[in-house]
Amino acid sequence: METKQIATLIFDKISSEKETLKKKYSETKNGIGHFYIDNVLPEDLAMKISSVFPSKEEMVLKKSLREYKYIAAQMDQYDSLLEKVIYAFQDQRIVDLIGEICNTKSLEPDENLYAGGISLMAYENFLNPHLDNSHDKNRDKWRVFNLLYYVTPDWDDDNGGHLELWPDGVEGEQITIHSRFNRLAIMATHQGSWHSVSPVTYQGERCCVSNYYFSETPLKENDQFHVTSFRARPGQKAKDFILKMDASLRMGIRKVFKKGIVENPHVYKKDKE
Ligand SMILES: O=C(O)CCC(=O)C(=O)O
Ligand SMILES: [Fe+2]
Repeated sequence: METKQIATLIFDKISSEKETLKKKYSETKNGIGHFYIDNVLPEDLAMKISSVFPSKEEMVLKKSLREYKYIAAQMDQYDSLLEKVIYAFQDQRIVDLIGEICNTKSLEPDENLYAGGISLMAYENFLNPHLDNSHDKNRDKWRVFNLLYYVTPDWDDDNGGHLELWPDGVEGEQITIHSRFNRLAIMATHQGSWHSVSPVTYQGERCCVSNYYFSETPLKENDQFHVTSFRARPGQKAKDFILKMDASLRMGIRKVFKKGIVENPHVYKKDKE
């Protein structure tokens, strides 16, 4: 199946729930606007996507106090179905539809997969509460939406590895979006969109296809440039102290060197010379 056909399936599914999703987004948008759609693709196609996911050994390990997970963006190294699915979510019809649901104009997908692509989280992997980098690779557009499509069959609610939103910060109440099979979660990203993935407590692999949408304008009036900033989970005081220092140091560097001092390797390089 080709990218366009996959996109048509996704588009039709989201369209069929448009009115409900608009309502969900507007009810949540004062905190972290979000909604999710189940059974996004026909089950056999979603199963196929899961079956062609690379093993964690073929992906890039990210392991620090901030996170412990596997990612990949260099999509020509993997089964071509994965690349097609990623880019299906970038189809203009879908981008416009999400814009309509969220009442946000001029959304743009990210062809370079800056921080997008695929991810895999295995036993004991985690992603601590964080704010995503506010901008794109060249720091000229604002990151405004995350699209996270989960494809592990039978991923049980008891397995951990769920998306968590913290609209009142990590000291506040948390909203859990379970990363169930064939579910697409969409969340707004802005100055207050703290989110995390709970530790995986099961000997299995939680697989996700991710896309980020950008815009010329930020979602919230008071949004300011920020680097990806991490916190610890509630109760982990020492770790929290280190992560706060880490974010402010990196933010300090970015005030002097606009694009950072090392290039973020997490992009899809299409012209390999
Ligand atoms: O995997 C997820 O559900 C969230 C991923 C995420 O927040 C990120 O990669 O920045
Ligand atoms: Fe994130």
